[in-house]
Amino acid sequence: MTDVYRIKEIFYTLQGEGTHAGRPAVFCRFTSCNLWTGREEERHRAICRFCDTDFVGTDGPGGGRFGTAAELAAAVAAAWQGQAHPRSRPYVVCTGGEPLLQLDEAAVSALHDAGFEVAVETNGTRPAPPGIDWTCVSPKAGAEVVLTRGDDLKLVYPQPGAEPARFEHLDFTHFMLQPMDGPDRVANTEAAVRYCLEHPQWRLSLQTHKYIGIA
Ligand SMILES: C[S@@+](CC[C@H](N)C(=O)[O-])C[C@H]1O[C@@H](n2cnc3c(N)ncnc32)[C@H](O)[C@@H]1O
Ligand SMILES: Nc1nc2[nH]cc(C(=O)O)c2c(=O)[nH]1
Ligand code: SF4
Ligand SMILES: [Mg+2]
Repeated sequence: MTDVYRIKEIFYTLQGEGTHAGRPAVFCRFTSCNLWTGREEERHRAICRFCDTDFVGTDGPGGGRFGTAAELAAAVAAAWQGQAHPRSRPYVVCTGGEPLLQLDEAAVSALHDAGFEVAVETNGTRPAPPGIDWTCVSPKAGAEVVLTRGDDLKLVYPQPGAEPARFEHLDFTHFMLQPMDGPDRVANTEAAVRYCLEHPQWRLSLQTHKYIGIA
C-alpha cells in the first residue's frame, strides 16, 4: 500500500503516441523517476538524458498529494470530459516520471472501480501491479528491463546501447520506434523511418501531440 500518491498533473487530452495515438485519455503524471532526478543541472549524469518532461513536484494542473487510491481515482474521474457511449470506456494513461514507483494494485483497482481502462507508460525497470489493461514499455540504454511482456514496446530512437534488435525477442504485441525529440529530431526521424523501412517488424511512433500543439 502506498500511503500517498504524489502527482505532478492530471489532464485530459489525446494519447499522442503508440498504438492508441488519437484516443482521448486522462493523463495522470506521477512525480519522480528512478533514471533522472528531473533537475536540469543533473541531466548530463543521469541514466536517461533525453527526457522531454517536467515531472518534479506536485504543482501542475490537477496535481497534488492524494492520501488514498479512491481520492486519486476521483481526481482522475473529475478530469474525464467525454460523453458516455457504449463503445468507449473512459481511458487513463498513468505516466510520469516513472509511474511504477508509485502505482500499486489499490490504485489500479480504484481506477477500475471509477470505470476506467488503465494504461501505463513505463521505462520497464520495475515490476507492474496486477490488473493493468495496457502496458507500454519504453526501454532506456543502461537500465535493465524487467517488464518483458506487454502491449507496446516503444523504443526512443536512436539510443546507443539500446539497439532495436536487443528487444525484438520480448513478448510484446507492437514494436515501435519513436524518434528522439531534441536538437536532432529531424535527423532522428529520418533514421527511424529508414530503420522501419528496412526492418518492417518495427513501426513508426510519432509524438503527434507535439505536431498539433496540444498537451
Ligand atoms: C516522459 S516518459 C514517462 C514514462 C516512463 N518514465 C518512460 O520513460 O516510459 C513518456 C514517454 O516519452 C518518451 N520520451 C521521453 N523523452 C523523449 C524524447 N526526447 N523524445 C521522444 N520520446 C521521449 C519516453 O520514452 C516514454 O515513452
Ligand atoms: N498527448 C500526449 N500523449 C502522450 N503519450 C505519452 C505521453 C507521456 O508523457 O507519457 C504523452 C503526453 O505527454 N501527451
Ligand atoms: S525514464 Fe521516462 S520519465 Fe524517467 S527520465 Fe527517462 S523518459 Fe523521463
Ligand atoms: Mg510526454
